[in-house]
Parts: sequence; structure tokens; C-alpha cells
Amino acid sequence: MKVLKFGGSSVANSENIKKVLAIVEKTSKTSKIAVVVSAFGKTTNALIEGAHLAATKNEAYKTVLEKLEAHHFNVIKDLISLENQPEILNHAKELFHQLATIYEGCYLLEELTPKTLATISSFGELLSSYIIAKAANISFETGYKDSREIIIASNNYLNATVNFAETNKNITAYFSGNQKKVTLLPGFVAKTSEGKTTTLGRGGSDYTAAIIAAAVNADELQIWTDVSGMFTANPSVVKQAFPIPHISYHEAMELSHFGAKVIYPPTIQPVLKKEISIRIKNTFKPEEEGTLIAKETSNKKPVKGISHIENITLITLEGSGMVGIPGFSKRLFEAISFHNINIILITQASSELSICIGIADEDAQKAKAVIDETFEFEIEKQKVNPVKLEQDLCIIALVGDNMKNHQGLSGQMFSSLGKNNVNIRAIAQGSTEKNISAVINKNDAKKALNTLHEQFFEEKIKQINLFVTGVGNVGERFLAQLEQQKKHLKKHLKLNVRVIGLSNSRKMIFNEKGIDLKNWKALLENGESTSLERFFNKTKQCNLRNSVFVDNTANQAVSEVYENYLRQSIGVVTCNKIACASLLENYKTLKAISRKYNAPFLFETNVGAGLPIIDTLKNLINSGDRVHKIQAVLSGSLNFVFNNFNKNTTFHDVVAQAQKEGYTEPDPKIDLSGVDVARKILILARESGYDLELSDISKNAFLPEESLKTKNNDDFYASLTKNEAHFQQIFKEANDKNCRLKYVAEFIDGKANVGLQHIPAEHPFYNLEGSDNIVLFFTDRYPENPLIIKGAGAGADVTASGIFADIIRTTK
Ligand SMILES: NC(=O)C1=CN([C@@H]2O[C@H](COP(=O)(O)OP(=O)(O)OC[C@H]3O[C@@H](n4cnc5c(N)ncnc54)[C@H](O)[C@@H]3O)[C@@H](O)[C@H]2O)C=CC1
Ligand SMILES: N[C@@H](CC=O)C(=O)O
Repeated sequence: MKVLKFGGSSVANSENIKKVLAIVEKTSKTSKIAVVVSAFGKTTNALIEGAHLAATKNEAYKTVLEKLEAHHFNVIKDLISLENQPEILNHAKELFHQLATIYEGCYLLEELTPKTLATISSFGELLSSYIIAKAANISFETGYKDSREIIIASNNYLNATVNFAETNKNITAYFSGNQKKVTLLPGFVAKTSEGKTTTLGRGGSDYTAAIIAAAVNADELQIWTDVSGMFTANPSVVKQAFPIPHISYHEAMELSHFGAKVIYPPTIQPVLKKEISIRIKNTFKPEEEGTLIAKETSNKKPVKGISHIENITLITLEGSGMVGIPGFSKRLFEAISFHNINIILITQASSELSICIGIADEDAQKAKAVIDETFEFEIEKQKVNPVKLEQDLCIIALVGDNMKNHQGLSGQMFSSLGKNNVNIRAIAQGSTEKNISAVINKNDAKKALNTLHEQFFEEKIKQINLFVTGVGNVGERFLAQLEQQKKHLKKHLKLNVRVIGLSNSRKMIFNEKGIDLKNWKALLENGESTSLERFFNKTKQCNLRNSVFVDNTANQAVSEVYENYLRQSIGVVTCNKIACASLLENYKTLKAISRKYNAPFLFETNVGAGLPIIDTLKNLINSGDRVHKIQAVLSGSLNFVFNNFNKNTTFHDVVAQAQKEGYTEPDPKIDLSGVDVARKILILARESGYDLELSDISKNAFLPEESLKTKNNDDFYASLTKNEAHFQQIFKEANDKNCRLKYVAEFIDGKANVGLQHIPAEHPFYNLEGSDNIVLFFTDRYPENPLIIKGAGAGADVTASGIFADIIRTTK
């Protein structure tokens, strides 16, 4: 025999009840079954609300009653054919008449005793079970048994204790004599030995089903609900959570804490004792496997799920007077239990200097008063401190019977939380190692649960959340590449890279599910107005794991907010050179903060755009090599300009062309003045381990004073035209010596310089084409023949691909 229980959502309306009947009919073809039903969805709450209204002399109870009556009558009319309706409607009317009389009694007496409330609440299940049994009987033979005739319980009316001796006898007697394949029973209700209606408290219908299943030694207890089983984590917080196919009783009880409360542990006790398995199934997706809960499970995965409990307060009792004195904890726990306060988590360090307990927020003030009173003497003598309360916390826990056989799980748990800046306030793990709990700030719950879920259940796909500022030449190409490579990243690198926040200098948009990159321009245009502070605050609020801020601007103010992001453990990837070329102290601080908060700070594109120059240099240094000399052409735009400038062109036009091609900075004077190259050689020197400032780099300028002094691009270009003869003279001097002009950066033994040089034909820089860059590293290991990196060193596409590469590096 099987026992099936259908909860309130499964029987909320006639559509749902039809689904229930189909399941019942199908199951009854292979087994004799008892079907326990809850009240129609939300009915019990409405009945209780009506009772309180009536007892407080509020006539609104009549409206509650009318609505309930209408809903039940509608269900009857939907499910039962016209000729069969009168009998059922009359019975339901009779029950509603009784209910109205009880409500009226409450109204007149202004009184509501637990006994009366239990009687009122019982109407929900009495009505639903009767109506469903009658509807079932139309298609297949169905018996009906009022549970009050077989379940005997105490007169603690709202949470009655079952008399198992009597009850089990009644149930076995009834079912052994009952030949019907299907028997319908109301959940939640029972009778006292004096024959009065009583109720079984929270999770009462589950309890009814478990009591019957245990008494008849059922093959299985099935709990039908509106989710497809017990999930690896609360699916409303962790989108990737999935139903666990097989789980032990113990694991199921540990996991039952989170939002979707599929089982309430106390109610399944009867079946645990008999080792009857429980199957959780979804009424609305009966084809799905659901979760099988049994004594043992074949699934040996160490972590089965992640549970979380919200609204936790930590209470700490601390003081040197506690050390080595037995009885402190006894007094603490006795006082708490005496006042009916439930303790959810306990930790005590071996130093015995403090005991810390986690309780529900709602009990916090009461608990503080109780403990302060209990230890009044010790507090006065300063042996212990007054109790400390920390609120707005929650508990997250890894759950799994098999965790004890695996080393390193807590290490993985805490390091992945730490990497994502989740601060852990307290930890508890019993010696059974079936649950590792951590108390964290409640604002971090979503991030923590998703981090742990990714760590223990989604090894395959890692989510990267980007917050991108700057959508000019480079930024736009970067978004296009991201959209184009999305599928590749998922398939080959197991990375799900999403842009969550996006801004230009005017607007910003955020979407926690990921911004649609096919449509970002229109979305951004309609976004909200932005500022660096607002963008940062919104990013922080999102509080997502594996977050990276991407700076695609050339803006100083943007470069000054990196520290804020790094301090939140949000990585920074930037093509903007200003931060790394700022004061040495600032550069060092950013690197130190990046290390401290475990947040990557990557800027490969600062030198040579997409060329792997900085990464190669880092590898040399990390492997113990030492850089003595760097010779390089580091400006894509200047190389393009001097490769194309001659007596048949004008300097103005080739610079304008370089800008059009996307090689120059937004302000081309930054390139032509040598500032851009100076920044780059400075960054290479710093990455080589040398302490240099930008002001230490000597610069041989070739622009006339007039061009250097211009304040905007128009004036700058006008000055180039005006000084064409000056530029032609520079070209002629080199050309006359059969040399080419190259803007070269050099770093030799701690000193750096940049400037225009005449490069003869035999020099490796002579044939450097287009907008290419070249870098020669002379090191301990490459003393004579340098390590050379050469290739396109400017352009939006190659730069975007360099940013892309940095983002992938953040995941390593
Ligand atoms: N073009 C290239 O070959 C390379 C460029 N880079 C760097 O890439 C960066 C961007 O260059 P481009 O895309 O060519 O410049 P761009 O001028 O086309 O784009 C920069 C964008 O940033 C926006 N912006 C400025 N301030 C902002 C703020 N406070 N908030 C949000 N957005 C802001 C601007 O409105 C503009 O749309 C520069 O730092 C440059 O040095 C680095 C390597 C190579
Ligand atoms: N403007 C730069 C490109 C980015 O670094 C250059 O010309 O090399």
C-alpha cells in the first residue's frame, strides 16, 4: 500500500484537483492507496483570519466566510456533474452553516479559545477531502474516511500529541477491513478521547500521512507539492539549483530549512522509525523524477545541498571569568530554554573565553535580557561582559552524510566565500561532519549561496559578472566580441560571462540576469543617469560573485575609483593607463589592495594593446629572471604616422588618419607629445620591479611648443597644419641619412627615456610596419639575443581582445 499526500497548492482550485485525480487514478492501478489532502490553498489562513475578526467584533468575518463558501461551491460545480451536485452542495452548505454559527458565537462572546480555533481550522480539510472524494468517485471507486475517527490525539488543540497506541490500532483495523483501492482522508484533523475535534499543528497533513503510512507499513509515502523535489539550494535564490534525485532522511531534514519547505522534519518522524521511504513529487510535473528520501542513499556525492536560514542574531557571552569554570554553559542554556528560546547554532572556542549562539532575530531582545539577568552578578564583578548582539545575519550550511569521508571541503567552502569577500562571523561543524554551517551577513546570502552552489554543483560552468564603463571605440568592440564569443566561452572554457552593469559618461543600465548585448545601445540610451559613485554603489549592491569592473575609458576620475572596487573584492580590468602610470605610491597601493582582497587587477592592454607583453614580463619576473634593458617601439599611432608621412603627404592628414583608424588616444596630443609612450615604458619598468615616477622619464619632444600648448583637438590639428614645414624638415633629416623615423622607448639599468630616433636599415625596428609595436627584453636569461614581442600594437579590435584575455585571466 502507498500513502499519497497532496498539499494546499495541489488542491487550490478545480484545475489542480483534476491533475490530482489523474495522479491518484494512475497510482491506484498498481497499488492500494490512501490519499490525504490539505485544505484548498490559503483556506486555513482565511479560516483563522475570519475567526480573529469575529472574536474582535469585526463583521468583516462575514466577507471572509462568503468568499470561502463561493470558492468551495465553484469547485463543486466545476468538478461534479449537474445531477450529482445537490447532495454535495447540501453537505457543503451544512458545513458552512455550522461554521457560520461558530463564527457568530465568537462574534457575540468576543472570545476565541484554542479549542474553538481548532474546530474552525478543521473545516478546511473536512470540506476539501469530502469534495475531492466525491469528485474522484465519478471516475473510479473511492472510499472516504474522516481521519478523526481513527487518529486520536490530545486536547492540546492547536498542536495535539498523538496517542499512537490507539491510533495505530484504529488505522490497521480500518485498512485491513477496507478493500477499496482508493481511500480519501482529511489531513491535519484528529479527535480527542472525549470525541472533540483537535488539530495536529504545523505540517499537520504531512503528519497525518506519515502516521497512516507508518501504521500500515506502507511501501512508500508520497508527498505531492508544487516543486519537483528537494533542491540543491533554494531555487528562488540560486537559479541553477536542481532537484536531488536521492537523499537520506538525515540530509533531507538538514536541508528542509530553506525557503521551499518541502518537508517539516517533526512530521515525518513516524515513517523514519519504520524506514519507509518518502518520495517528493510535483503535482504539476508528475513526469519529473522528484526526490526519493530513504534511510541510505546510493548517491555518494559528499555535498548534497546547501541550506540557509534567514533572520539570525548572534549572541556572544564573553569574559575572562568564564575560563576553566564548569557550569557557565549550563546556566546559559538553561536560562534560554526556560524562556522557550530556540538555539539554532552554537560555537565555543577552546580558549573558553566566549560562547556564541545563533537564535532567531525575533527572540534577540528577550534572550539578551534573560542572559544579562542570569549573569548579573558576574557582569557586575566584570567577570563577563554584558551580552553582545549582532543582527541582520543568516546561516548557510553545506549538507551531506558523506562529507566526513572527504578532506578539504570546508577549505573549499571558506576559500570560495573569502575570494568573494563574504565575511564569516561564526562557524559550526559537529563531529558527525554532516553539516558545516557559517554565519554571514544577510546581505551576502545570495552571493554566498550562488558561490557555494557553483563550487560544489556546477564545477562545469563558472559565472563571471562584468560591470563595464566606457563604450567608445574599444568598449564597443569589446561588447561585440563578448556577444560573438559567448557560446564558445561556455562550451570550451565553461565560462558564462555576462555584462550586468554598463555605462557611458551619461547613462547606466543594470540587469542581474545579464544585459542583452545585441541591443545594448538602445537600452543604454534609455538608461538612468549615471555618476562614478552611483555606478559603484549599484555594482556593490548587486553583490555578485566573480565580479569584475572593466574600464574602457581614458578618464582620470574613472582610474581613481579602482580602489573602491578592489576593496569589495571586485576585480579590475583596464585599458586606461592613467592608474598604472600615476604616482608610484598609488600604483603600489592598488597592487597591494588587489592582493589583500584577492581581487585581480589586470591591465595587459596598457602596453602593446592585445600583445601579451605584460603577461610575458610577469612570467619572466616570477620565474626569477631580471630585466636589464628594454628597447621598444610602443606607439601604434606614431609608428603608423611615421610609416605614412613623407613629402607627398601632410602631417595633419596622417595623424587624422591614425585617429580615424582608432590608433590614437581620444586626445591625439597624448600620443604625439610622447606622454603615451612614456606611460608605457614606465609601466614596463615598474612591472620589471623598478621604482620609477613618470617625471623620471626623459622625453625628447618633436612637437612644436605651439602644438603642445593647444587645449582641444581642433586647435591641435590646426597647429599641425600651421607647422607642416617643421614636420617635413624632421622627415627630410632622417630620409637624407637613409633612415626611418621611429619613436623609441628605452629603459637601461634603472633609467628610461623616450624620443624620436633615426633608425638605420640594419636595425630590427627599421621594417616595423603599419601600427605595429615591438619590445626587446634583455634579461639575465636573454642577455645578447633579446626576447622579442612584435605585432599590431593599437586598434580597437586588438585592444578589445586584450581586455577579453584579461577577463579570462581573472578566472584562473
Ligand atoms: N585604441 C587603442 O588602440 C588602444 C586604446 N587603449 C585605451 O583604451 C581606452 C579607450 O580608448 P578608446 O575606446 O579609443 O576611446 P574613446 O574615446 O573612443 O572611448 C572612451 C569612452 O569612454 C567614455 N567615458 C569617458 N569618461 C567616462 C566616464 N566617467 N564614465 C563612463 N564613460 C566615460 C567616453 O564617453 C568614451 O565613449 C583609452 O584609455 C586608451 O588608452 C589601450 C590600448 C590600445
Ligand atoms: N594610442 C595608443 C594605443 C593604445 O595604447 C598607441 O597609439 O599606441
